[in-house]
Amino acid sequence: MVRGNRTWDESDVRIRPNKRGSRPRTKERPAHEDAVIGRIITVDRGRYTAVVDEDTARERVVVAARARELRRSPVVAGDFVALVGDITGEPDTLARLVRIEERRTLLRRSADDTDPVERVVVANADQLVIVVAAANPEPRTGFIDRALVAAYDAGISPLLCVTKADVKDPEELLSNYRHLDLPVIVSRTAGTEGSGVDARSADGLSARLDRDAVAALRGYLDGMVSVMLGHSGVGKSTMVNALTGAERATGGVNAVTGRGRHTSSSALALKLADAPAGSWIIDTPGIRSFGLAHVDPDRIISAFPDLEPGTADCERGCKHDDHAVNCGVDAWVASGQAGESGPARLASLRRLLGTEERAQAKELGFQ
Ligand SMILES: Nc1nc2c(ncn2[C@@H]2O[C@H](COP(=O)(O)OP(=O)(O)OP(=O)(O)O)[C@@H](O)[C@H]2O)c(=O)[nH]1
Ligand SMILES: [Zn+2]
Repeated sequence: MVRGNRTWDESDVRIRPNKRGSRPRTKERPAHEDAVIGRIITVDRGRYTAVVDEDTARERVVVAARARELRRSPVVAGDFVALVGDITGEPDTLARLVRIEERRTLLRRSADDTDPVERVVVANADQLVIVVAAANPEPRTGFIDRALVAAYDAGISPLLCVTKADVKDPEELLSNYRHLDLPVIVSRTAGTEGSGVDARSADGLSARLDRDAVAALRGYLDGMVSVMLGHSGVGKSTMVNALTGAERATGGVNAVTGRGRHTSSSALALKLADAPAGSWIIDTPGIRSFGLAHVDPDRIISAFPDLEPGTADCERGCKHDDHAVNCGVDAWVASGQAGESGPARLASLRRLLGTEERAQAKELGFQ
């Protein structure tokens, strides 16, 4: 095997990897032309686990450390990276991660709305599955709305998955989203033994999820990279296990990474069971807050397509926030065109739009 000893170079051409993550072909050879491209499945204490030669007989998992030049660049689950050095994937070997390939999408958040530090959640996701429980923990529309803003901003399609419908009827929660073009999946534990899929969660407890509910979410995932996002305890891992059949996987990535060893403290990408190549689901650790400091306030309104038509009647430069005078959105909601949930949705929009104000106040030392 040829070893890459050339250093990484800023002028490296960035090539969009193809779905299978195979080596890019181009006339302008980047540095490290012997590199292989891998898909990052998890990151843990400076160790980057990638799958290479995906969906071929040589598919394997390679653990790598970041080259010094990349020390400041975040590398996250879903990233495609160039790997050199020992890429055999044998036990106790360590490859070198020398380049991050161009990202199709990037899901970001900040700790809160005033925190300028951007945290990269996952790369190259096609879909964001926003997971909330009907109860225990209580669902928060604010979280859903924030996740929707982040998804639209990143160019990722959102889906809403409500778990634990066996505990509480989610109807009231869902009424807020009926006017959106947002796919909704309602999940619950199985009523009878035969109608369930056994799914263990990270806490070791087992839930039997309703087979139809799992199938309903499964129906959206073919050929896509989907990321599960939600507060701790809503049932993300349970659903992911039901979808990936962690126990059933043989030889592939799931068996190698060993779902059981994975702590829920970092994101983990898993191949979907019985699915076309390129179908992945990324489980993320439960998050407490989803700050939107990185999103331009002017773009927040586009995450509210049920309210946005009202802006046609706004005065130029209207910010549609609490201070807006003659904001068209008020009239739109008052006329009932945003449906019964209009007032609640407008309140949610205004809470998000108020965050800029909060950021300024913080800067000025008022908070
Ligand atoms: N009643 C009921 N319990 C569920 C359902 N789905 C998951 N659970 C239970 O909820 C608890 C939390 O599930 P997890 O899958 O660990 O939640 P998580 O979202 O992955 O949590 P973090 O890893 O902390 O982010 C477990 O005890 C599950 O068995 C459901 O539909 N109904
Ligand atoms: Zn307005």
